[in-house]
Amino acid sequence: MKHRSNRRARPSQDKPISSPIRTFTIENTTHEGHGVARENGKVTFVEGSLAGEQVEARVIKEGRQFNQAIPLKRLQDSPARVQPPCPYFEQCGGCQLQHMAVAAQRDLKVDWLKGQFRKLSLPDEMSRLEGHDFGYRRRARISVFVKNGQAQIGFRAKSSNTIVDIEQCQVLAPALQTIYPALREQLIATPLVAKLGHIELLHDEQGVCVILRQSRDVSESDQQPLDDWAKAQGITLLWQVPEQKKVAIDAPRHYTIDNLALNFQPQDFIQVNAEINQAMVAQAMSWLSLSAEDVVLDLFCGAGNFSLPLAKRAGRVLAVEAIESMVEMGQSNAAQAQLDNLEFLAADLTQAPPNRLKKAKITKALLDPPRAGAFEFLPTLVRLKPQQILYVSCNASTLARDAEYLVENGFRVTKVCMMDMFPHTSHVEAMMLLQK
Ligand SMILES: C[S@@+](CC[C@H](N)C(=O)[O-])C[C@H]1O[C@@H](n2cnc3c(N)ncnc32)[C@H](O)[C@@H]1O
Ligand code: SF4
Repeated sequence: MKHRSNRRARPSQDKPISSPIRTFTIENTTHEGHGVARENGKVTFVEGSLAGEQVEARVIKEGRQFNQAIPLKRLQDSPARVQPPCPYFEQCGGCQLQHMAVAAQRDLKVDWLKGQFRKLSLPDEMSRLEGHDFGYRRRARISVFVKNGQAQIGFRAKSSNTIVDIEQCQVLAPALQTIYPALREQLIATPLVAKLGHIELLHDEQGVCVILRQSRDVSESDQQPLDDWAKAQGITLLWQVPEQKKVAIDAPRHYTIDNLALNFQPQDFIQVNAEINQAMVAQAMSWLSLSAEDVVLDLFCGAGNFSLPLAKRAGRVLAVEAIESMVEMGQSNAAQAQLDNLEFLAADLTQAPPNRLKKAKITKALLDPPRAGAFEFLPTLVRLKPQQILYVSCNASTLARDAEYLVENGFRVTKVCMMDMFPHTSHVEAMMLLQK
C-alpha cells in the first residue's frame, strides 16, 4: 500500500543497546499507535503501547532526544485496547492501529490533527467523516516476491522491506476479498509468478479489475491460462509489460459521484475509499454553498471527482491538473455529463502558472493536492482573491503550513473536518474551509 509512512519513530543517531527491563507508564499514544512515556523529561516511545497502560519494556535504542523500547509485558491495559481483528496485524505494515477500538482511533486522529494545526486559530468543533472500518479499499497494490521457488504475495512488513505472505485482507472491498484468495491460488500454482513485481486490485461499478505488473516478459501462451481463469470469474485481467508506465484501455473504468459517471483509466488516481469519497464530495459542496453566481477553481482536479459536482451547482468551473491524459478524461467526463460550464486546463501547479490561470476571475477555490501540498501556487491563489478556499488534504503537515500562509494573507479557518479515509492506519485526511 502506497501511502504508508514509517511506522516507528526513529531516534537520530540510534545507538543499539541492551538495557534491563523497566516499567513505563504510557502518557500518550502517537498517531502511529505507539506509546509515549516520559522519564526525567526524556521521551521513550514504547512500540504498540497505548495511553493509560503500564508496561514492562526494554529500551532497544537510545537517542539524544528520545529512546525506543519494545514492550515485554502489559501490567495494565488501556480501555481503548482491543484484540486486532486481522491475524497479520503484528507483522503487516498495512495497518498500524488495529490494537485500538475504532472510536478511540478516531479520537486519536482528531487530537493529532489539532496538534498539527496548533498555530492556527480553529473553530471550537472539528467535525468527522466516518464510514465502515473494514472492507473500504476499492484499490490496493499487493507485492509479489519469489525466493527459492517460494512465492510470497502480500504487503510490506512493519519493520522491514520484506513481504508478509497474506491470504486475506479485511480492509479490501468485499468483492476484492472474494477474488484475492482465488487469484493468489492461481498465481502460486504457476511459474510465471516469478515474473511479476506486483498486483493491482481495483473494484468499481464495472466489477473487479486486476493488473499484473510484469517484472519480466511473459509470453502470450503463458498468460492464456490466467486469462481464461479471469474470464470465467467475470473479472478484467490486464497485463502491464515491464517497460510500460501505465496500462491504457479503450473503454475506461467508471464510478458514480453525485449521480454522475466518472470515467478513469485503471491506474489513474481515484479516491480509495468510495464511501468516504461520496460523503467528502457532498460535504465540500455543502460547505461551499454554491450558486450560479460562483466561478470556481478546482486545483489538482484529477478526472473531475470534485469538478463535475461543482459544475452542477456553480456558474462556471475551471479545473486544473498536471497529467494531460487525466485532463482529457476530465473533458470527456464533462461532455458526457453535458456540463458545458466546466473547462479543464493542463498545468503543473508547482511551476509559474499560465496566463489563463493568473487572470482567472473566481469567487471560490477548491484544492486537493498530493502530499507535498500546494505552497508554490498559494501566492497566485491569494492574488485571485477567492472569498472561500476549501482545502482537501492527505497530509496534515503541508495543510498546516499552507493554511498558515493563507491566514497570514487575510483568510481565517471557519471549518475543519477529520476524514477517516483509511481506518486502522495512521493515515489521516482533512478538509478545511478558509474564508476571506
Ligand atoms: C490527491 S489527487 C486528487 C484528484 C482529484 N481531486 C480527486 O478527488 O480524485 C491529486 C491530483 O493532483 C495531480 N497533481 C499532482 N501534482 C500536480 C502538480 N504539480 N500540478 C497539477 N496537478 C498535480 C495528480 O495527478 C492528482 O490527480
Ligand atoms: S487488514 Fe490487511 S492491511 Fe491491515 S494488517 Fe491485515 S492484512 Fe495487513
